[in-house]
Amino acid sequence: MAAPGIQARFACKVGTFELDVDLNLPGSGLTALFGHSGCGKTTLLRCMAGLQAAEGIMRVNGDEWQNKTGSRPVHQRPLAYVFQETSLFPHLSVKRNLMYGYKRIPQSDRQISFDQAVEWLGLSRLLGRMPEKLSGGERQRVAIARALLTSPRLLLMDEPLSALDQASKLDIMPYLEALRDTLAIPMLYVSHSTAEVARLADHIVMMDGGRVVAEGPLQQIMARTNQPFGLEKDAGVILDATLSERDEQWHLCRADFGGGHLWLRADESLMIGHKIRLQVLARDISLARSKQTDQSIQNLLPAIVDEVAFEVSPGTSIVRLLAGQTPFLSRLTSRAVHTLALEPGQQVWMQIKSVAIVD
Ligand SMILES: Nc1ncnc2c1ncn2[C@@H]1O[C@H](COP(=O)(O)OP(=O)(O)OP(=O)(O)O)[C@@H](O)[C@H]1O
Repeated sequence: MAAPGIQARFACKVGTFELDVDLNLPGSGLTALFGHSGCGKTTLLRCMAGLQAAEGIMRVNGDEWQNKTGSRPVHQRPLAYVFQETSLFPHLSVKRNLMYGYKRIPQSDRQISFDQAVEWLGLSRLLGRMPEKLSGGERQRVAIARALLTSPRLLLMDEPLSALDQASKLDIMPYLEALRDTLAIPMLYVSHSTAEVARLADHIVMMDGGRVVAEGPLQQIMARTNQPFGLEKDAGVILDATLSERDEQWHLCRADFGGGHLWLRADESLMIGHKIRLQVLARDISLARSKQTDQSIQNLLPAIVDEVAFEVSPGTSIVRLLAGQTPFLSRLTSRAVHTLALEPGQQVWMQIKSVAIVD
């Protein structure tokens, strides 16, 4: 039985840059590749695609594309690549752009129907349009649909939203979320944006200088105190929660997660029973030794100190806490950590100032 998942082991040199990675990634869902400019994210995708010569191994859900003895050329690797700047054919309508790749796939190999891709990316009203009459976000949706219509076994996306304005980014996110939740095809997604990663990724690979510095399920990696490359400013945890109650009087909604519950500002779209993804940033959690009820913060949760990372940067410490089994991070001044004499095993109260719904 072929092993599921993606095995990607590569060593190569591009100019003076060296890439050396050995990854075992999930065979479905969205894996984000994250790291500073120049750390090798695009080079890694190019190795996977066979566009960059490298020694190594590449297997996708049991299908071997490269091993010690040989490497399939790019056109024999069933993958699709979506770039930052789309390259739709300017002289073809949206429909004909979509049909271009689709027609080249033998009928028996087609995994995704034309109508399915059009529906997933919300393109039915755009089929007759020419690319020049599309917004940047619409063009990118067409590019993703065109990629899917080649029935790839792996979808590589290199900063697909980075050329878009904020409004177009927000427009396209729900489509990407739906693909992540529906498609059986694994997606590798390069991004610089912690907001995009928090919202879209199931799994994350952090790179630095051509090496992998952290890798694992998003929730686990985000909950580490030792975030690479000064990410502690954006440090925070991601929680999967279920909406369980609406408080109409105060316009609040209760979201239950493994370690307790949090109250959120209610809006019309939040329905009881909905599953949501929440982000709680470390900078939005302060700590107290006892329950402080004479203050304005409504989300007070008991937790146990799990780890104290003192002075992650000058004057700043990160404390890892557990509410039940669920980890949280709190970013405090090192003086506060000292004054509260925080240490592992201690019971404290988290005062959570803000909770964002990211999905
Ligand atoms: N053709 C090339 N010749 C020489 N050096 C190259 C070449 N292509 C890339 N590099 C170098 O390899 C390193 C990795 O580049 P790569 O594009 O993979 O980084 P990245 O993480 O994708 O960056 P970004 O986020 O800016 O797109 C960089 O230092 C880059 O300058």
